[in-house]
Amino acid sequence: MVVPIREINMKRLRMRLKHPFATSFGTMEHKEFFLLEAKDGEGNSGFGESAAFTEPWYTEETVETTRHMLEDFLIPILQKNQVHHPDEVTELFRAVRRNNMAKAAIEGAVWDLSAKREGLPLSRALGGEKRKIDVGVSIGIQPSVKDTLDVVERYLREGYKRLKLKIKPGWDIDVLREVRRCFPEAPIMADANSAYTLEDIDHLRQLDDLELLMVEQPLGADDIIDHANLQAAIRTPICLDESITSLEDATKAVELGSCKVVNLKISRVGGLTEARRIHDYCQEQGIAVWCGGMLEAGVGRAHNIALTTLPQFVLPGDTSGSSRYWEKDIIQPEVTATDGEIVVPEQPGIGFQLDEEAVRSFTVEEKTFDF
Ligand SMILES: O=C(O)CCC(=O)C1=CC=C[C@@H](O)[C@@H]1C(=O)O
Ligand SMILES: [Mg+2]
Repeated sequence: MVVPIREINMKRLRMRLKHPFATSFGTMEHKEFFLLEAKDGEGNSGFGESAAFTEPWYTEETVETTRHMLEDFLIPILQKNQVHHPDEVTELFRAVRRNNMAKAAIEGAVWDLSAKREGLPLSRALGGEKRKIDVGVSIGIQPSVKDTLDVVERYLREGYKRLKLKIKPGWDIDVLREVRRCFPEAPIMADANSAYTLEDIDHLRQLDDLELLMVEQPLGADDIIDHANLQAAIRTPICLDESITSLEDATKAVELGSCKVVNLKISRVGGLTEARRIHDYCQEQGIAVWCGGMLEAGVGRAHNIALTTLPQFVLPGDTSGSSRYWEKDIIQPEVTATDGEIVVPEQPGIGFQLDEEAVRSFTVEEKTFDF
């Protein structure tokens, strides 16, 4: 059966974050992204959301490279080829190297459209069975240790099941030690976004006293060799984020012993199909997986919820409620987390409606591609 695409609409949105998000690279105050809508001409629309930031600090992609890839390469590939199942999109896109975030944005729209045409929730179309998912929060670098403790206390009170604290040289062991002292049982972890090198090995060894769930991406963004050396030297499990962009990367990292946990982001690996393949491989290997966030608006958040229903997502993801990020989200109802859990929608596709008025208010550019 063909997934007939008759039109793709591409809107560029700009939304202000409720709270600036600070990492080892800088502070984000806005999120700019593309909302992709794939229409079948029979009244169904599938939605996808791009993840790349305006600057290339997390990966090499940006909002502008996403636009270039979508307009000039990826959408034209879909205009020229029929798709029978969303998995085929990944194969068609192999003609374009990397640019995973641009690929994932449109692949997600095709997955949503296909699930809606089958009358299935996206979670079921992917093979997921969970009715509720566990979620945590990612906490940016705060102005002070006191602020950090206040934020940690608030999120623990709200019931979030995993707290990720951003670290960087000069803002790491001492802060984490203070958090651990005040909250001896809290499920905390740290994310360094590649801020260290193997020269810091003695410094990083101190993490082992802090009973962290894991430390995320301490070393180079495309490294798996140094991470294997570091993992052999520390007890704290290493979780890889930036380094894993494909099933092949995941296989090599696991075989080398570079990590014990994988942060799986749909956008970073080029879409839901590749994310599911990595999930299945990690399940076979007994590697714990959780779903990372990219400060998504509602559509991206809905995709994350659907993926997290797969069984090897054994650790809480970053997918906290919409209101943590936005005064107003672009979906109805907004995503809500209660006691660290999100109920998985049962309606076909992503299971949320677009809030047309909100979308309109955040749209700064729009383009339509006919098929
Ligand atoms: O979506 C969220 O809640 C934030 C997730 C988050 O921690 C990150 C998103 C994007 C880049 C990074 O700063 C960081 C990460 O590396 O996982
Ligand atoms: Mg990370």
